[in-house]
Amino acid sequence: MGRHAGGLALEADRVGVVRGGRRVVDGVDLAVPVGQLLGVVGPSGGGKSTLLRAVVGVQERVSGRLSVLGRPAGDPALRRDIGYGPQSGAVYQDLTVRQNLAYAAAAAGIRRSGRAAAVDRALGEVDLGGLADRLVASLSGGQRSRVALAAAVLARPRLLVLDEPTVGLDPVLRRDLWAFFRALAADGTTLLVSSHVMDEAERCESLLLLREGRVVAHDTPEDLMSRTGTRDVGSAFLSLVEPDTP
Ligand SMILES: Nc1ncnc2c1ncn2[C@@H]1O[C@H](COP(=O)(O)OP(=O)(O)OP(=O)(O)O)[C@@H](O)[C@H]1O
Repeated sequence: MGRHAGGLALEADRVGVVRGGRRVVDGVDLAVPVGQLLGVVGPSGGGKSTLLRAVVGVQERVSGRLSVLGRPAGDPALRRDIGYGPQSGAVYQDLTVRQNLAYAAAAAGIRRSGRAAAVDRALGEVDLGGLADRLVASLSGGQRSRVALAAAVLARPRLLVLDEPTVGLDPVLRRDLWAFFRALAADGTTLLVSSHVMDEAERCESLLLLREGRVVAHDTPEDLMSRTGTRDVGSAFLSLVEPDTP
């Protein structure tokens, strides 16, 4: 059930983005209900990161109507309602993991008295408890991306926008993180999660397939498979993105 009018966390109406003089997102229509875990998939360069950036409100030259939690994307009032984990992971190299998260907790408006508990919870959720006092500069790429993920989820935003949060992680961690994303969705958080890994995508309630900036499909994994006559999402994906034969 929606927690706000209409029950939609996200509504896109003919959304387009021009980058480097090219239209890299084009005519995207989308409706995402509150509490949905939406996987955003598609070939490299298809516009996934750009669309996520538009939702977060950090992308320039967005056209069309894009409404996030009932407000126009980029509205300053949304800042604390959205957790964003960008692809490059925005964390400070010269701070420890815990210092980074304490900073993120303060920036997210968590009261001083609640910050340590929120940081500890997030450390456990991304399985970084053992590295809390290490400098981020000394971590592996996968560990660093988990610091960014912990920073995004820490304040329990209503909308989580995660750009390839599981890149560089082993299968066990990936499985655990997807279980965590599903648990957040079950609690009413809306999640947009981009991924290249198709067996991960299969775990989403709904998938958005983008190619060359356009929506190729927006469906449940089951419907995608039955529509394409395939048995796994990877094959469905291939049959949908393969260029049409003339
Ligand atoms: N800063 C930029 N300036 C100009 N064009 C850009 C910029 N960043 C991305 N693009 C272009 O925009 C298009 C969409 O890129 P985007 O990063 O959104 O794709 P993606 O689906 O997230 O790709 P990937 O899976 O490789 O991360 C691509 O053609 C890319 O070359």
